[in-house]
Amino acid sequence: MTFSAVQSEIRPVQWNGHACVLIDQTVLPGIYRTIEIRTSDQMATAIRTMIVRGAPAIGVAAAFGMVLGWQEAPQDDPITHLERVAATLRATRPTAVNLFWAIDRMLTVARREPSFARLEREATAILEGDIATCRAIGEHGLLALPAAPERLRLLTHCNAGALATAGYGTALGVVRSAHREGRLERVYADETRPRLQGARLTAWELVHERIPVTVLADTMAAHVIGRGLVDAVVVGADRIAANGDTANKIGTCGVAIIAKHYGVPFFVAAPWSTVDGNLPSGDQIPIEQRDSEEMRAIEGVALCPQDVEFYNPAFDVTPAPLITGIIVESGVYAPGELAAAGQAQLGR
Ligand SMILES: CSC[C@H]1O[C@H](OP(=O)(O)O)[C@H](O)[C@@H]1O
Repeated sequence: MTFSAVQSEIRPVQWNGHACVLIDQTVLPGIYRTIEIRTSDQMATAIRTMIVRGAPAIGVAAAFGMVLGWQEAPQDDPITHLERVAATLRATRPTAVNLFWAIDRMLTVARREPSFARLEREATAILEGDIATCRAIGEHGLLALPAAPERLRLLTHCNAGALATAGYGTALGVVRSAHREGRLERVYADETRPRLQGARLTAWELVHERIPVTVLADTMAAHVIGRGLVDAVVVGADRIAANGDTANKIGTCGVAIIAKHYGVPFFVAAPWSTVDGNLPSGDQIPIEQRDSEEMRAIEGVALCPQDVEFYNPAFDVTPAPLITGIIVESGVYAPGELAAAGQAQLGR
């Protein structure tokens, strides 16, 4: 099955009334396939193994994981079962705060209005709300980009695109909005080892929409930015602390340091649901440690000797002073303005 024959817009998570249909992101770009998720345990596995990945997409998937949990629950005590499902989903991946935000929101609704239809409506609202949020992020981000040159060269890291959200994307939402307005020359996409979300997923999205994209090895950012080939950097986020410190895919902090050194603006694009107002700074953000096998081989081809040790943190934290602006659905804020804006926006 080829993507172009399947759907015009990328929707990594869809609900068909009794199951969740996920784009399998572990086999892109070579294979486009979808997987039907019928149980909450299958959804937990899909999140843990990164069939579905990306902070907002993980939140949307977990929300439907809770709907599946209600569907499979014993009728005499569905809430107790749902709390167990919530615990299983929470244990899948620790960094993306959207996961916990979505689960908490679904549990609150279940306790207040316990019905399948109500939970299905809430998960659907989270999905549709995320698409609208990404479009708003795209528009605010477009206005925040440098006024010159007319056609911008943007660098991004990992995949913060439609595949990482319910659709349209956060960092790639800014890219799509800039492209639509004729303000985009090219995107430089870091391949982003070890899972290669940039080379496999960001490039796949942009090629399909005929947006010019150049894939870079992760070692190239300093050379490319240093030679003046990049006008701005736009990345996604998995958790943003109250002071603006931002957890994102491993390697993001290095790109931010390089951008700061060369005076290139560095933007983080994310929904408010990625902001964790309970964390005063990024020091407390849990960083997921993933299996060494992700680094040891690609497609079964060993990249180094068998008995070597690996260190495989999935994320790093970019300190707020390295960030020019944080683009959310209500506007663009300097890191130091985020907490106050969050109070106003979210009534915290
Ligand atoms: C739109 S946020 C996407 C964010 O999530 C990715 O992590 P992963 O692929 O491990 O789920 C990466 O940090 C992206 O920036």
